[in-house]
Amino acid sequence: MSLNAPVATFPQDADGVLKLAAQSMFEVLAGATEGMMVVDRQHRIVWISDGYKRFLPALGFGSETEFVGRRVEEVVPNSLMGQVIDSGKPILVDLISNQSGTFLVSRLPLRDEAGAVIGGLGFVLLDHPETNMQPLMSKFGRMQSELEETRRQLAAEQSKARRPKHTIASFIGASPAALEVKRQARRAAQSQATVLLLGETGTGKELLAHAIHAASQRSHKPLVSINIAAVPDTLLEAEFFGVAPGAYTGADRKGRDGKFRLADGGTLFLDEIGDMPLPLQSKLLRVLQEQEFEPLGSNQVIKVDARVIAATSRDLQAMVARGEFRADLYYRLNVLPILVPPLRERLGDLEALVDTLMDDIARRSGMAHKMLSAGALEWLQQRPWPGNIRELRNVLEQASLMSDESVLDEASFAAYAQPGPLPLGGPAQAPSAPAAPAARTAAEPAARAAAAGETLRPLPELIAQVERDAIAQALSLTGGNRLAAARLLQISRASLYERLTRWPELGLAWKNTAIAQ
Ligand SMILES: Nc1ncnc2c1ncn2[C@@H]1O[C@H](COP(=O)(O)OP(=O)(O)OP(=O)(O)O)[C@@H](O)[C@H]1O
Repeated sequence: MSLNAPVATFPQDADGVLKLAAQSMFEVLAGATEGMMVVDRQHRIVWISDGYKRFLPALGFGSETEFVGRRVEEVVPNSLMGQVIDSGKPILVDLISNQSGTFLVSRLPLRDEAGAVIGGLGFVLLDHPETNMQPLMSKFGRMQSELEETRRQLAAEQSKARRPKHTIASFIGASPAALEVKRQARRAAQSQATVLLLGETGTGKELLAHAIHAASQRSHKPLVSINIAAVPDTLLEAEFFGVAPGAYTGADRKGRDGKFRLADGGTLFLDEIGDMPLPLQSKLLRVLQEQEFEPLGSNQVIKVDARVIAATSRDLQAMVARGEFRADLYYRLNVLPILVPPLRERLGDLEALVDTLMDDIARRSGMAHKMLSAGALEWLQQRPWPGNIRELRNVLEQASLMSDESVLDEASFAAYAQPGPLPLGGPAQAPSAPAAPAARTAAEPAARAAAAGETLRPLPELIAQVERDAIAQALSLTGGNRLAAARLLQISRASLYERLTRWPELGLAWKNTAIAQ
């Protein structure tokens, strides 16, 4: 353009310039873009450009008249036009995907002279950006499929989390003793009363606690567990009742909810209740009676509605008699007692248990499901099982891992059958009965002493050997579960830990073992 060219048609005032710009832009965009639409304040489409009309069949419309007048969100899936109108904020560049394809779009609010939003303007800047903007589109495609996959996984996780960990049917067994346990568990699930699960280690008390909760009216609320033996005495009170903000410095400065509060509306599972220190027993009794408590460092009374299920492998009655457990708390807990039988009293269930456990072992390890020969089953039937189902599971797991065969026979359990110290806490029928003592001879006392001197070792050394063997065996029976091992040995957990510092190799052997429980 020459400097002398006429400019008479160009507006001289700012308003005129803006109007001209807006008008030209509208015309250019309507012609140059792939399509355009105008929407009113109520999100209703009032106009579409000629270019836009070719998208109508893919959107499911035969004519412009069917499309215009409808709310944009009803006819253009995934449109954000309504959001632009409601917020007054433009979306300058965006990708939209629906059944008519993927498009690069731009959306602007339309304002009246006073600045109020009266509608919106949408352009399709690029149709099929997948060919025009290949790299960007493939990234977008990848992100979309990742998002879909994440959504799918999240939905699967959520439904898995909602599914109960154990139901009453997960308690395997059809023997009269097992059926009686299940009958009592079902009855307990229908009531709100406190349940006391009594039985040896590894008999399924924790499984039953989960199952009773899952079958109860409280199943939509949480089951909160606390293993009393695993928490140091000094921390138990805070663990139960929580800590008020500011009560302590450090980690608890902000305060923390206790298990009672977390279980409100649901179930509180008090595992190893026999290990509850006496001073805390009276506080627990008060909460059970009054359904209220005060967090540590606070005098605010908190009401709770938590159904209690307690469990122990200790003889609570004997503890009451010895003054180690409060009689009033015992009676308060013992409302619905369920005696969970040891495996040796329901050996008829062993085959079904083996089947289920082998299935689970195969699923978790990714190995093929292995079978057991009749001889192997018979051999298992003759074991004393002091560690009960947990021990059975560990034995099966070890044998499966050690053997390449698809059928496990007696030889597959050879490592477990090695003669060693007698099983702990088990019944009298130990696997390898000690040999009968040799008949006394009339040998000279001096000669006997000399002979013994060759084999006799110092007493402290012998005692240490017995201790070491017993700990090794208890860890083996419980699959490395130190708490259960301490229980079998009838020593405290601290005392087991102390001994393990003397023989660290025993602890290390189980350090990385996944304990299935
Ligand atoms: N009847 C059963 N059917 C199937 N699995 C069982 C059964 N009983 C126990 N188990 C399994 O044996 C293992 C030990 O069970 P659980 O932890 O419930 O025993 P527990 O009595 O609570 O032991 P502890 O007193 O040592 O805490 C778990 O893996 C559990 O799933």
